Amino acid sequence: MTTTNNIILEGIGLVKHFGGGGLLSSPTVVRAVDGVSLQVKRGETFAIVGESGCGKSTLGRLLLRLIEATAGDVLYEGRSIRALNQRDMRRLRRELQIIFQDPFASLNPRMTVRDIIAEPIALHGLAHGEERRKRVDELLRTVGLLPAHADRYPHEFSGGQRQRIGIARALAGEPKLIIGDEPVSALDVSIQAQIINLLEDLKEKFGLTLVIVAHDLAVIRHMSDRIAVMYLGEAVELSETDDLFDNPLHPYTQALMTAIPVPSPVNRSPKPLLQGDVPSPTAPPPGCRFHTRCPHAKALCKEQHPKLETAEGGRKVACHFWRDIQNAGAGALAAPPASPALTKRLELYRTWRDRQDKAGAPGR
Ligand SMILES: Nc1ncnc2c1ncn2[C@@H]1O[C@H](COP(=O)(O)OP(=O)(O)OP(=O)(O)O)[C@@H](O)[C@H]1O
Repeated sequence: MTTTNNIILEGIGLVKHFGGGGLLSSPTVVRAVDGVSLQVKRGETFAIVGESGCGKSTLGRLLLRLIEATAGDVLYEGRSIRALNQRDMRRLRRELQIIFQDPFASLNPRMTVRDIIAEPIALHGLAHGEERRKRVDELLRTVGLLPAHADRYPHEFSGGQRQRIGIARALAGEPKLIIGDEPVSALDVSIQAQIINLLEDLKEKFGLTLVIVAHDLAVIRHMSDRIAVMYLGEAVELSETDDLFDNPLHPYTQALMTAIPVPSPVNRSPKPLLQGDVPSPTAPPPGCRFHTRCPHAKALCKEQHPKLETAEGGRKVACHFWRDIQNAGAGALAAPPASPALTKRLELYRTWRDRQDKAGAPGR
């Protein structure tokens, strides 16, 4: 158990297997999350990234106990939330909020925006009557909407505005931590940056902790302090964001980096470097789960599951050969096999990254 009070949320050996319960249920077990441990520091933005189907959303839901874990525990401010009864859990929900990818699906279409935002205020008894009305108006202004629009319904708003409504509702309970489950991936690129900026502003203003689940590394590059990279239900790398982007240690992280869509006049249809799909979580490969797609895989990788080991600067990586890959130098990302397309993409990626750094722009 962690005693350091700068850790607000901690997942310990979290496992979530779907199905395969008893004789009458399906014998197939989906190993959505398989032994993930992580710590989220108070006031930081922590990102969970990986391809679709890697278990990011399931992990996010486990951290808020929106679903029950098969094994493992979650500590919030040092206390196990799995042990809480329904009443205490409901109280805690106020402090732990979630915003979803598709704001339309998560907003009741038959409720006005005022009622949607007022609901958590009423539920937790935070304000009544005129005071509640004023709180809703204030929350709308906080997320960049007009109080005059409070009597409209969700369908009368654009995607970006609906996400702002979802954020206002999440803020209504005066949370300490918000999990954003792909909060911008359903939005146009231009709107994505606005929502990212809004989340960053709110984080500062209210001293929030953010956990962002995203498949797109470009989106979280400028907003996260630390990143957990997930592959097939496991955390394969945990690192400060800058270290991860400057020097990704795990071959999966390296492959994800080069899959970032880089706008370029000379390379309009970049070849994906991550060949094939993520294997099924019902039958994950033995040994290292990434070995079937890893350009560096050796015999050991097929046989032995790599432990998450601590690297320089407290980073963590689960790869038998990460040191060898690092020692092979800068060319390691492109080899083997040395591919001119990959080298070109890495060059483009680095140019784009430097340009982004200079501009200080969020997202891509
Ligand atoms: N309720 C469920 N029942 C059965 N399988 C599930 C359930 N929820 C998720 N899964 C499976 O668990 C695996 C991980 O899903 P999850 O949604 O957590 O991944 P993800 O990385 O968030 O991907 P995406 O970005 O596509 O949502 C997937 O194979 C998914 O089909």
